[in-house]
Amino acid sequence: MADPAQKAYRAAAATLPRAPVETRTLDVLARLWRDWLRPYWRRLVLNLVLIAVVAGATSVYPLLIKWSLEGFETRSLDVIRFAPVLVIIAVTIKSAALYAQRLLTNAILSQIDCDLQRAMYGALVRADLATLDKEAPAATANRFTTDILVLHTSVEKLITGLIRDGLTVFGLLAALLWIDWELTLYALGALPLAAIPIGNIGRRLRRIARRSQEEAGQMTARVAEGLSGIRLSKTYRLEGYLTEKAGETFESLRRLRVRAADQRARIDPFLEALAGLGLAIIFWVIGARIAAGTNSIGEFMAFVSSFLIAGQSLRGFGTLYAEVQQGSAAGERIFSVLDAQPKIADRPGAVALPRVTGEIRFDAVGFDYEGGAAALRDISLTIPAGSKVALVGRSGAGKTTLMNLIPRLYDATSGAVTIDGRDIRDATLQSLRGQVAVVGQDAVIFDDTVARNIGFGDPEADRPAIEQAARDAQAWDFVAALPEGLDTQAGERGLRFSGGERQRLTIARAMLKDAPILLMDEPTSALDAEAEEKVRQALDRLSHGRTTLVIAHRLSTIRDADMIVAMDGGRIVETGRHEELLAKGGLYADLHRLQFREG
Ligand SMILES: Nc1ncnc2c1ncn2[C@@H]1O[C@H](COP(=O)(O)OP(=O)(O)OP(=O)(O)O)[C@@H](O)[C@H]1O
Repeated sequence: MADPAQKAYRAAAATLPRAPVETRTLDVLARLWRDWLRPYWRRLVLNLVLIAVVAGATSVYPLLIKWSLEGFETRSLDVIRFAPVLVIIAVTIKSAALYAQRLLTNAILSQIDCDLQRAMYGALVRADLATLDKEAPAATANRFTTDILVLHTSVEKLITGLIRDGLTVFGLLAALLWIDWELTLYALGALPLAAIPIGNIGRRLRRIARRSQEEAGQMTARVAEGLSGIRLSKTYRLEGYLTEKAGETFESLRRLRVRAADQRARIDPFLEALAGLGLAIIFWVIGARIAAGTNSIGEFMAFVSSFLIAGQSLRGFGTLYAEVQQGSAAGERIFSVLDAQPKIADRPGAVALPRVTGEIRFDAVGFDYEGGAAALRDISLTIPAGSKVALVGRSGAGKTTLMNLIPRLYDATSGAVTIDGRDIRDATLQSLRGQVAVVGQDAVIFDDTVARNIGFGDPEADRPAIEQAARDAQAWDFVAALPEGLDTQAGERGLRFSGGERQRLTIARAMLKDAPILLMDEPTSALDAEAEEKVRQALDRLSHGRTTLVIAHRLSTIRDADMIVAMDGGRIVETGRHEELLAKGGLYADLHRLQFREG
C-alpha cells in the first residue's frame, strides 16, 4: 500500500474527471431533460396544469371583488348570497392546487434525485481504481448530497419561475405591444444589450459555483479525514493542526460564497437600471407626444403601469438565470461521474476463462500511475501453478502495484500479464476476477449478517457450505458463540469483531470462493501472537493447493516460500529461496538483517 499521507495528498490535488470546462448551460439542461426529466413528462404536464389553476384562481380574485362590489351596490340578492360561497370555492381551489403542485414538483424532483444518485453510485462502483484514486471518497460522496441539492433547488425554481415569470412577461409584453408597439420598441430597445453583461455574470457564477462545489467536497473530505483518524490525532495532540487545516477550507468556501453573492447581487440592480432607462425613454417620448397633443395622460398611465410590472418579472428572470447557472455547474459535476467510462472493461471478443491451474507470468511489464512516476519497470517473472511466492521490498517498492495487476485492478502500461498462458486482457473481467481471492491487511466486513459476509465468496453457497468455510477458517468458535450465530449483524465496518476475528471472517469468505489464485497482503502483521497463530493456521489451510502470492512484511513468515521476489524501485532485484538469497548478501539479506536486529 502506498503511504496514506501521499494518497491523501494526491486525492486533495485532483478531482474526478471534469466535464469539458465550457459545457454550455443549455447542453446541461438539455441532457437533464432528455435523460432524467422526460420519463416523467406526464407528471410534469400535470404540474403545469396545476400551476395554471393556481394562476387562474388568483386572477379570479379581482374579478370576484369587482363583481361583488357592483352587486353590493345594487343590493343584488344573488351576489349577497353567492359571493362568500364563490370566494370560499376560489380559495379552496387555489389552496388545493397549490398544495398539490408543491407536492408534485417535489415528488418528481426527489424521484430524479434518487435516479441520479442510483446511476452515480452504479457508475462509481464500476469505475476504475485509477479514476477513484483521483478524489477523496468523502469528496466524491459530497456529490450525492450537495450537488444533488443544488441541482434540485435550481430545477425546482426553474419549473415554477419559468412558467410564472415567463407567462407574466410575455402577457405584459403582448399588452404593451398592443397598447403602443412603437413606444414598446423604444422602451425595450436597450434590452438585447443586457445579454452581454448578464451573460458574463452567468459565466462567472458558474465558475464560482463549480469551484464552490469542489471546495465543499474538499471540506467534507477534510472533516471526514480528521474524524476518522481522531484516535491517532489525539495522541499526537493534533487538534490544533486539524482545526487549522479544516479552517482553511471553511475560509475558502466562505470567500467563494461571498464572490457568488457579489455576482448574484449585480443582476437585480442592473436590470432595475435598465428598466429605469426604459422608463426615462417612455417619459421622453410621451412627453414629446403630449406636448404635440397626440397622446393623452390616460394612455400614458396604462402603459407605464404594465411596463413596471413587466420589469419586476424580468428581474425574477434574472434571479432565475443565476440559479440555473449554479444548477448547471452541479449538473456538470454529476454528469462527469456518470460519464467516467471504465477503461478496464471486457475487450470485444473477450472469452470466459475456464478454471485455471494458476500459472502467472509477467512479461516485461511496466506500469505508471496517472500523473505519477513509473511504479513498475520491466518486470518479468513466472509464478508456477500451485506455488507460494513472496514479494518483499521496502515501502514503495511496487509490491502492491504488482499484485493489483493480476485481477486487473489496473492494467499494465506496457508488457503483458498472462495466466495459464493467456493474456488476462483477453479474458472477461468476471471470469478473471472469479479465479482470484484476495486477503488484505484491512479485513473488509460489510454491515450485514456474518453469513452474508462470508457468503459474498460464493453467492450460490448454502448454509452448510458457509458453516464449513467458517470452520475451515478457524472462525467457527467465535461465530457459534454469537447471540444469533451466523445471522448476527456484523455492525458497521465489522466493528463488533476483533482484528483477528475479522481476518478469519475474510479468510472464510476466500475459502468459500475456492479460487485457484490467492493474493495476500500479509494479513497477520497487525495481530497479537495468539490471534496471529489462529489466522496463520487458517491461511495455511486456505493457501493449500493454490497459487499464492503474498506481500510479506515479516520475513519470518516466508521461510518456506517456493520463491521470494525482492523488489526495489519498481524492479525485481533478486529472486530465489530464503537460504539462497541470504547467502547472496543482497537486498533480501539486508532486509532480513534489519528485521532480525529490530526483532
Ligand atoms: N494510486 C496511486 N497513484 C499514484 N501513485 C501511486 C498509487 N499507489 C501507489 N503509488 C506509488 O507507486 C509506488 C509503488 O507503490 P506500492 O503501493 O506498489 O508500494 P509497496 O511496495 O506495496 O509499498 P508498501 O510496502 O508500503 O505497501 C510508490 O512510489 C507509490 O507512491
